[in-house]
Amino acid sequence: MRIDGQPTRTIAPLEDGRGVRIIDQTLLPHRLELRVLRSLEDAAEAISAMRVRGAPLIGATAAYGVALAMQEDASETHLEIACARLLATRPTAVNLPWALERMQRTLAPLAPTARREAAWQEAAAICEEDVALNAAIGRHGLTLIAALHRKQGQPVQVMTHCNAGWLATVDWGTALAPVYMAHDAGIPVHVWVSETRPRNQGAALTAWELARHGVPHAVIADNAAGHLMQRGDVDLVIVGADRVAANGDVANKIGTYLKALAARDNGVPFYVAVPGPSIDWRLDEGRAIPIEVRAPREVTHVTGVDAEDKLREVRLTPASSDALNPAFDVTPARLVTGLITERGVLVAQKAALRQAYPEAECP
Ligand SMILES: CSC[C@@H](O)[C@@H](O)C(=O)COP(=O)(O)O
Repeated sequence: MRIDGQPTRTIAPLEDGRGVRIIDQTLLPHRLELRVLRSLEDAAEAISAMRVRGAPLIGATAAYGVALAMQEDASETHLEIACARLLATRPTAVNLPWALERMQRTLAPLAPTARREAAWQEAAAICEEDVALNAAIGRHGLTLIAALHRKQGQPVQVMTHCNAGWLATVDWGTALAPVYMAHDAGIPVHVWVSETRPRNQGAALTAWELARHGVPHAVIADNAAGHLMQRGDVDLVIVGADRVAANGDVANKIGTYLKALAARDNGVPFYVAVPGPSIDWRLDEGRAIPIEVRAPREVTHVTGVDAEDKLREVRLTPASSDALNPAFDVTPARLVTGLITERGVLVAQKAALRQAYPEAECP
């Protein structure tokens, strides 16, 4: 995507070959600041603190984290330490173990002297592939949006949740790739952006990137989603996924399940945009997916800018109240109209997934 006319990716190696540049997403939409990662620890911290987030970008950052680690020490022991450190950052997105296993498979058989260069190359390959997968998802999703537009002759009203856009991937996004392609093709689209409490990735990140690209949108409180669907104001829902089980159950940002329930009750199609690396072939069902529980402070406090444009954190709840903060939920496959993958729009069922990915190794 472009920032001020410049094609920009969310993560990129530095020209000096000794670091990686990211966008610090904890500061958006108020500040656009780039940050340089120079060590394994920098990469692990960036994932844990959610400076980078979104399943595909977590995987890409972890891959570069391994490359940074190999720069420090390319021994077999350090490779194992690096993968274990990065794996411990966030539990739900399967792209993290997927990327780490791929890096380990590539690097472990090599002599330590060859690992450094190979690690940078493999991390770059993971990023290139992510861009291609998301572009393919965009093309398949575009056909759904174009068909709706042909049928109704009105702007297509898309609802999304959290941020599964450009910022959540290396480029394009998953759920938003079809939206960008439709917009660029001149098909009128309007996006309902649910704010996504408690961290507000919808209000802060999705709204920011849609605005930068000039896509018409409006932010809604999470609780308004069912009401809009009931009124006929939503043509389709498209969300992303952190992990899809082999039977098509989908783990995504907390609140996704409630949107799927409301969509089913109102006959609104509910699609999940998902690249192959987000499918966990080892898990039969969604209830086995590990769900991250984050700090209560993300629920009890909120951050924004004041009238002087100063970043401020304020407390919302009584000081004595405890809070629980599960970061993801699982939407059963039966509520999913289709999985928009790079290989086409698939029925969320084991047989359809296996047919589309015959090479997948299932236990
Ligand atoms: C293409 S990103 C898909 C998901 O990772 C996204 O919808 C999501 O839930 C992100 O959660 P986050 O906690 O912000 O990393």
